[in-house]
Amino acid sequence: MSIEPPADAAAPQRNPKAPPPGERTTSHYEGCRGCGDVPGSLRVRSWVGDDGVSVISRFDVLEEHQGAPGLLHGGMLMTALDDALGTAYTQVTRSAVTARLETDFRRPVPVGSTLWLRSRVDALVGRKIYVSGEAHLGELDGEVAGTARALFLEVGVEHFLRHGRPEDLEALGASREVIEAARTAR
Ligand SMILES: CCCCC/C=C\C/C=C\C/C=C\C/C=C\CCCC(=O)SCCNC(=O)CCNC(=O)[C@H](O)C(C)(C)COP(=O)(O)OP(=O)(O)OC[C@H]1O[C@@H](n2cnc3c(N)ncnc32)[C@H](O)[C@@H]1OP(=O)(O)O
Repeated sequence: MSIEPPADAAAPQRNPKAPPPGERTTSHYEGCRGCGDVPGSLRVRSWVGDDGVSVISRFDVLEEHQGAPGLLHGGMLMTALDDALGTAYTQVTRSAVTARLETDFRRPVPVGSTLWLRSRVDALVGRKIYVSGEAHLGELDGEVAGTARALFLEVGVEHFLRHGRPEDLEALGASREVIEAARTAR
C-alpha cells in the first residue's frame, strides 16, 4: 500500500499545546522501549526543532544495540526512527499508531556513536499522518545513516483500552469498568 501523501494534502499546523522550540518532549509512555526510562529502552530523547514543528532526537548506540560485530542492528534503528517520527506527529495532532514504516539503511552505524534524528510531519489527510525523518551520524548535519517514511493512523483512547493489557492500563489510571466497556464495544 502506498504512503505517498496526496499532492493537495493540507500543510501541518503546529498544535498550540505542543512544547515550544528547543524544549524537551515528554515520553508518550514511560514503559516505551523507544523513549521510556526503563530497562531495555533505547532511551531516545527528543526536542522540538527551531521551526516548532520538526523534532530532533538523540540515540546513543551501545553494545546492547548490536546486530553485527560492533555495528547497530537495523531493527534498533527502525525502533529509534519509529519513536522519533511518532514524537514528531505529537507536535501536530492527537494519538496515532504506526500503520507503515519504510526505512533505508544507508551507512553502517558503529557502536559508541551517537545518532541525531530529524523528523517532521509532511501532511495530514483525515486520520492519516504522513511523517518522514533522517538519522545523522555524530551530529545533526552528519552523514545520513538512515532515512524513513511512515504512515501513522489516528486512533482514539479506545484503541489502547481495547487492545492493551488491563494491568498496564490500570496502572495508567483506567478503571476496570472502562477497560471492560471498550473491550465489549462493537
Ligand atoms: C488509558 C490508556 C491510554 C494509553 C495511551 C498511551 C500512549 C499512546 C499514545 C500515543 C502514542 C504517541 C506517540 C507515538 C510514539 C512512538 C511511536 C511508536 C508507535 C508504535 O509503535 S504503534 C505500534 C505498532 N502499530 C500497531 O500496532 C498498529 C496495528 N494496526 C492497527 O491497529 C490498524 O491496522 C490501524 C489502527 C493502523 C488501522 O486500522 P483501521 O481499521 O483504523 O483503519 P483501516 O484499516 O480502515 O485503514 C484506514 C485507511 O488507512 C489506510 N492504511 C491502513 N494501513 C495502511 C498501511 N499499512 N499502508 C498504507 N495505507 C494503510 C487504509 O488503506 C485506509 O485508507 P482509505 O481510508 O484511503 O481507504
